[in-house]
Amino acid sequence: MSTFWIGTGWKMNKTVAETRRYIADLKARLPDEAGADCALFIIPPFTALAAAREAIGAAPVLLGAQNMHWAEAGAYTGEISASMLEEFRIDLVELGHSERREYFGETDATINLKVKAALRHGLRPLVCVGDSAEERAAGASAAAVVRQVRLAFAGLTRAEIGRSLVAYEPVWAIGESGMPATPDEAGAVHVALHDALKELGAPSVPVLYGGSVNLENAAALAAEPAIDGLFVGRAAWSAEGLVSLVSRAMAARKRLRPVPTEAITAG
Ligand SMILES: O=C(CO)[C@H](O)COP(=O)(O)O
Repeated sequence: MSTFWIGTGWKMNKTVAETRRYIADLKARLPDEAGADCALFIIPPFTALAAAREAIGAAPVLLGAQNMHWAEAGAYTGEISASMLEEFRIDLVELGHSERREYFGETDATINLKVKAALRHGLRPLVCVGDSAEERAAGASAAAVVRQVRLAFAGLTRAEIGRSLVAYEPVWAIGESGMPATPDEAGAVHVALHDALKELGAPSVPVLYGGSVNLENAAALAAEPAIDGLFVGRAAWSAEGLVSLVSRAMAARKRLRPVPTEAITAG
């Protein structure tokens, strides 16, 4: 079974103390699949990265950051560089979330600079792409996100793109007012993203789905063969929530496993 990715971005939530409690709780409930069939990750705010790294210890939980600047250093008040993130030995960095595009003026061009800087520093970019409600209504979802992926990876080699992750997060599906994509709808966009990544020479880049993932829809989304992981917000902001999602998603994923020929012939 290929690795299935399940993780949570905490957005602007959780103090250092809350982070320590979450990780202690997560370690106490750690599912057997974590680290083996399932790459489990958490993305706390910058202020909690040091505490998170210490609290995770040797547990099979990957650590990510929510953003970074593309420059090595300089007069960029309030920004965080890749070298600063390296100090926390983070495993991945989330780039291009639609909230950053909408509220902080991120563009495909600046996301491309960030992806390049992350890879220069050996950080795995988790590139978020998403279609708007208008693009969805016009039947242009796949075209919109394929364009974003092409621009995010412009100028990169196949090998560099191959070290990345992509998250499909429909803008209309995210947050309190969002409506989750149906597994069919998400699956079709994931197929288009996989095709685009194949054309870019990086067919094995995992494509995760995010946007109102919850306990009711996690299994059906995970059962879509083109969905390689779930990127969860609210439903995983408790360790119990994250672990419950892992168990539902992984059970669904295991049912996808092809039946070995010996089992069929043995009757
Ligand atoms: O970033 C997200 C996952 O961390 C995403 O925005 C989904 O949030 P949710 O709708 O609260 O699951």
